[in-house]
Amino acid sequence: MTRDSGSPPPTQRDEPAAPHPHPAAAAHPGGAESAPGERPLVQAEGLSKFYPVQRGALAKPSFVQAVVEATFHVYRGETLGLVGESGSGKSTLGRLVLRLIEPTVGRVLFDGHDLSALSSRALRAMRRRMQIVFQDPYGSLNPRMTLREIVGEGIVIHRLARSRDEETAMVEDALQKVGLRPDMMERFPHELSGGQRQRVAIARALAVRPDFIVCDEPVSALDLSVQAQIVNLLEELQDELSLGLLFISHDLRVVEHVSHRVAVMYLGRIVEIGPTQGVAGRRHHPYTRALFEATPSIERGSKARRLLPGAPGSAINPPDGCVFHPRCRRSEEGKCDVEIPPLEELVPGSGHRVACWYPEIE
Ligand SMILES: Nc1ncnc2c1ncn2[C@@H]1O[C@H](COP(=O)(O)OP(=O)(O)OP(=O)(O)O)[C@@H](O)[C@H]1O
Repeated sequence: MTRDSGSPPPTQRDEPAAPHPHPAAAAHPGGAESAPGERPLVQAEGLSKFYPVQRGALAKPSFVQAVVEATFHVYRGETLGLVGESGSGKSTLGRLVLRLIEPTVGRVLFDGHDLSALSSRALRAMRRRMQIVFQDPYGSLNPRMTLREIVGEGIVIHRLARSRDEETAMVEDALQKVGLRPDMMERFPHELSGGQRQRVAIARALAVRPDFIVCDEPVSALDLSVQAQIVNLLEELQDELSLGLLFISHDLRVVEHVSHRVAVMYLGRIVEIGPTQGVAGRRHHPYTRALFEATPSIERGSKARRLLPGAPGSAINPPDGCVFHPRCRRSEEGKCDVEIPPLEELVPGSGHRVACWYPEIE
């Protein structure tokens, strides 16, 4: 089952200059701030990140092409799922969007503001509105801090409370929102279960009242039953607070369940993006198709049919042409190994874009 993606944006590109209908509006009827015509909360434009690598003193410097020309948007109240194999660039892209790392090329507009053009003071203020929840609730929480300190830290840094009492009330409120009792405030992370710890990580993000959260594999380290609880919690919070979410996961089933739209990454590039039902249902890109076919679906009751053939290429020396062509069953010599396919809509106005010379249609 997928979340309703509502009306797809009518424009060809994913980074509209003009406002267009909010794709999450239909999924959140009556949801706060989901007015049609609203501009995207987050717009990533041509983001690339190349890391220099030196393989020997005399060798020419080369680059890991972690993310290449990623363009997408996220609305308030909307979840964009980001899937792909390990090393495809998902985490790097999540960090680029938050400007936790600097892009080599490209820019991010947050609520219309170019993050690279902000003063450090303005960027600090903007940072409150953009949070991240990491995969590992063990590693991401300071074991020497109590829940009050962990959840209250951002409130103090951003001076959101006028008194200690108000700070306490805000911590309590954040804990309650994630289903934890306020009387747990003086506990330490090691006294909690994995699921409770991840709730604390979410409470920490929520405490500063953000508009947008990057969830980087937020449930991958948790047991299946706890995964469902955390996913449901994120959905409830999103509905209540109209949060924009970038939900990064290698687990297609989770992404299919939580996302209004999905972006598929391969070797640093977005190769398919669109409403979840379109991407998961039609699977136009041969990589998307292979990825779904390699994933068992609980709802469809299927078993994994086959593994994705071949190994992912190197991000240091990616293949010419389409980066997926060496593994692709539809690859044509002289075309796919030479020319990079643009990310384009097959059906104009569908909001579903594919980077493939010979997309799967049936
Ligand atoms: N600081 C860095 N220096 C050099 N290369 C890096 C750095 N960070 C990431 N990379 C490389 O960039 C590519 C993308 O990595 P990234 O962690 O973004 O992928 P991912 O899809 O999130 O993978 P995973 O699911 O395993 O976390 C990989 O080839 C990785 O080795």
